[in-house]
Amino acid sequence: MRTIDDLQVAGHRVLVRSDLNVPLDRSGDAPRITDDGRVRASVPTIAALLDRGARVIVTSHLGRPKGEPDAKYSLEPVAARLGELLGRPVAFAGDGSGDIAGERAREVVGALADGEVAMLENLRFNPGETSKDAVVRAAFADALAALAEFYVGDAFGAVHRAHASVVDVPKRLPHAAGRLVLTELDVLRRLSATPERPYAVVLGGSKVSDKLGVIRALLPKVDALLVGGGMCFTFLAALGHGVGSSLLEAEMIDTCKELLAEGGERIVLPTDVVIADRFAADAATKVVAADAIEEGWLGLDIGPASTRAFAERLGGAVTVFWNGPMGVFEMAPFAAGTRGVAEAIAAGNGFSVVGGGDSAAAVRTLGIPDSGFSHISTGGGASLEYLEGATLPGLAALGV
Ligand SMILES: Nc1ncnc2c1ncn2[C@@H]1O[C@H](COP(=O)(O)OP(=O)(O)O)[C@@H](O)[C@H]1O
Ligand SMILES: O=C(OP(=O)(O)O)[C@H](O)COP(=O)(O)O
Repeated sequence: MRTIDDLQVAGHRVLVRSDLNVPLDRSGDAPRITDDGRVRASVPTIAALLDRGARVIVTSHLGRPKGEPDAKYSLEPVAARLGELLGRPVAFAGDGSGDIAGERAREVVGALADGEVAMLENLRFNPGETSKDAVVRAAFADALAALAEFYVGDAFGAVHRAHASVVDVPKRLPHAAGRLVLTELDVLRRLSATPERPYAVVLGGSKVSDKLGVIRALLPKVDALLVGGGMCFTFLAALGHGVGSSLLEAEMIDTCKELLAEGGERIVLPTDVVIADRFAADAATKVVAADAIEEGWLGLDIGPASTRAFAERLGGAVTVFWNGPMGVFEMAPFAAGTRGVAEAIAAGNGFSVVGGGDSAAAVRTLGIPDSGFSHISTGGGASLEYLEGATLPGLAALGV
């Protein structure tokens, strides 16, 4: 695998694929980045290239727009934040269209001098980025590759996605892995090789269908799998409980039944949940047993008894990996489960990794010091798939 130290970038255009998919608060007049961890984590690679006289073109996705422009998901505020962190202006190439690598991008990139940096608009505004059709992806990858002479893959959080900017562009340009990818791999190798036992994995969050699939491969490797967040309701449904209007992957109930049979006592589910009458910070709420969720109500956090039980299991673990908040921590009434789990992990003195854009944001916005964890990873799904032992397309594309 080549690193950026192997590329002669001075005076050349380098396209960097970062993961700048940050959480945004859109309740005010202008969108506000609530946690800039992924932008900060992307700086070392970009700064190193700029210091060597490269002309850097930063690219990323943000959220999940549907292959067309959607102002809500513009990277413009992220370009501004990156500029602050780099201490130099970032020329933003967005023009409100889905033509991410078109005329406007060529103009902005063409005007870069050595040591200057530009950012393209959200890659997912173009249907070619995520298309399953290789021909459609190839056309977009051709346009992106035409902007640069080198490619650097640094989007660790997206290396599990076989998307144009992650796998097709490096096929077209001399390429290397960025600093963030190398740092993340160092830590994950340690976790996946010989984790010291007991090894506990905590799963939550909302990307349920993505992550349920990983459990089967992970199960034989762990001593305890604690399931909270939006993930737990498909398991509760598999036990025959009603889950009201909570997040549910109905077509995965049978998979969850199989996993429960296979995992036995290693799979730990919440015994109580915080339910709300609507998805809002000022909703009516109550704590109920996990088998007593009422019709029309939705589970938005694990309950206090579950939080204590999870904390106890985590207290006995020597290695911990955590991905996915235990509840909708962005709203105060549903943050206690996530806080409890974060504090329990931080109180331990084993090897602990928390991964994922929102999980890392939760840890920081709840005020848990970074020092409570051995590593805070920028990748949730990416880390999980790595730990599962899967071949990650974005790493394979870089020769890892
Ligand atoms: N019970 C729940 N119902 C709906 N959303 C939830 C629930 N628990 C957690 N979430 C949401 O999950 C999101 C994070 O999920 P995910 O993207 O899978 O995590 P990460 O980014 O850490 O990998 C958060 O925005 C949080 O509000
Ligand atoms: O936020 C991300 O993943 P994560 O929530 O698993 O950490 C990455 O930016 C990938 O985004 P995606 O899951 O929309 O492809």
